[in-house]
Amino acid sequence: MKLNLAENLTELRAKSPLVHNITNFVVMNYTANALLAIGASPVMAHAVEEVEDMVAIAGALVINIGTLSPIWVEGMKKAMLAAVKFGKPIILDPVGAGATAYRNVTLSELLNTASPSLIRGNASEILALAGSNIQTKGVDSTANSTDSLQAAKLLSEKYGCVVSVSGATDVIVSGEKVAYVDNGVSLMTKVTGMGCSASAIAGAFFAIQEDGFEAAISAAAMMGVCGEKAFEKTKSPGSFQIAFLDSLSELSPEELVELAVVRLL
Ligand SMILES: Nc1ncnc2c1ncn2[C@@H]1O[C@H](COP(=O)(O)OP(=O)(O)OP(=O)(O)O)[C@@H](O)[C@H]1O
Ligand SMILES: Cc1ncsc1CCO
Ligand SMILES: [Mg+2]
Repeated sequence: MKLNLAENLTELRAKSPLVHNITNFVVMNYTANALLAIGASPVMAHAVEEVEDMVAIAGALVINIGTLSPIWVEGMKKAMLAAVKFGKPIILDPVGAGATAYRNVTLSELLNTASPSLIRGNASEILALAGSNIQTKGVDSTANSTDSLQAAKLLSEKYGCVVSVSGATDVIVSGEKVAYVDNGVSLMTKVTGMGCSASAIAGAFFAIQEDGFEAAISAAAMMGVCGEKAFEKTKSPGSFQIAFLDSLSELSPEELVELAVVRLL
């Protein structure tokens, strides 16, 4: 399989897709800035009254349950149904799956509403979604991404979607296909919203690349490489957060190809 990482990033910046996010209070601002920095166009909209209209004009819908409550869940379901109606890709970030019963129940309701194109979470979240009895530490993972390969395969099969598990190695599964992305730095776990940004950026790639496996790999590689570039500038979490945004905007398609470490199994 040939990966078109450079072409995908070039096309993303040329098309600047509108990415509709129903996301959490913690990361809303940072995620919008990450989407702008990479060259996409973000909008955050969760009101039941408008989600359908917003999905209609967006290139992708990103659902993130980070700070969920019943009225938001209603908006998420309505938006997901609209995405099916209009043929828009849905990205689901199951933030905190395995931490509380409410999150687990809500996720099963959302997954019964519509199948996403991509589920992107950390290892604990993916294991919990696949039914393993794991306790997620709030929103932080207590497991290794590579240990969740079977869980990712199970979810990919069950929902007919791509599954991307973040961690030291990002694991991307689409049916029988598996890719490992070895980029990134551990400082990324010390800044909130890096995973949420990974999901939002995946939304931007899904909006311009029909092949979901390739879109998910492109997003994971972009995140990891930009993390490494930011780490060259600073080793402290506060300034890293800013440096990461700068890297998203500065990284050239050629650098992405040169620095991405992708293993196709
Ligand atoms: N130990 C690590 N080494 C290198 N990169 C990492 C490591 N852990 C995570 N990453 C990278 O950090 C990004 C976020 O992944 P992470 O697993 O922390 O998401 P998350 O737990 O969903 O984050 P959050 O919920 O805070 O948004 C990904 O791009 C991932 O590749
Ligand atoms: C810290 C936190 N709590 C709920 S959502 C969120 C952002 C990272 O997932
Ligand atoms: Mg997360």
